[in-house]
Amino acid sequence: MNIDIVTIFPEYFAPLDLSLLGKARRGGLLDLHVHDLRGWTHDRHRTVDDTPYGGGPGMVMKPEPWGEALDAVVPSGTAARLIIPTPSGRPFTQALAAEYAAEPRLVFACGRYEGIDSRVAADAATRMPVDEVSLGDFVLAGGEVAVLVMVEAIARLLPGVLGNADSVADDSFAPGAMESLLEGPVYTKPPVWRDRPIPEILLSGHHGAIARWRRDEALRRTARVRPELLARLAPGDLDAHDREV
Ligand SMILES: CN1CCC[C@H](Cn2ccc3ccc(-c4n[nH]c(N)c4C#N)cc32)C1
Repeated sequence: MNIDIVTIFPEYFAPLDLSLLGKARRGGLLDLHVHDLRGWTHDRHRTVDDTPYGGGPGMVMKPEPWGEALDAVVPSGTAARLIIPTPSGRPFTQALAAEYAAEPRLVFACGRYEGIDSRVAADAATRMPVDEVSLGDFVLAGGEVAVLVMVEAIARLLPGVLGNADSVADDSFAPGAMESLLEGPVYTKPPVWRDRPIPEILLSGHHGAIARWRRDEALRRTARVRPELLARLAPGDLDAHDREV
């Protein structure tokens, strides 16, 4: 997969050289490039923003640098999906992360100030799919942190990036049986810590019983923390035992 990120704060993305993502980039699983939007300014002050038409607080990112940047990063005749983080976007979900992980090329546009002039998305949409996406109902100061989150959520789904492919299937919100359930508790050595033992079932070696216990714990935690997720389950997703948990 190819990912390009355009931002006025390239240094925000230094963490993408670390850990799993850094290893995926060095291993050739992920080709990721960060571009400084100011590289497409032409004035002495490298201006990327201006006052909003119609008045109002703050500044808006100018369309010209963005237009030139996206023309350079996605030349005509090449394909990419443009993702613009914004609090007014569609929710970013595990399902959307999986959809993006199947794309050959993603371009992320990181806005700042009050956002990017809306004509930029309209212009880009004439030659590539454009998604305006939100991480959730809260307000960040810009798109960079949102892109870090999305890139990690997407890249960990790429074949070979995670050490143990099984762990993706067990994710909360992963497609399939666990799709709408939260993960249950996890434990490791020592077997007793500060007088707290681990659940005995996990030492039993009975894999079927352990799987059942884990699903029960996932159902209990989901009912306690996110009951609305249970409402998303199809009637066939819960067996008779599930309904008794
Ligand atoms: C007061 N104004 C309101 C509009 C947005 C301004 C800051 N900003 C500029 C660019 C930008 C990009 C994303 C986000 C953002 N915030 N919350 C989320 N879930 C996001 C996501 N994805 C925020 C952003 C602040």
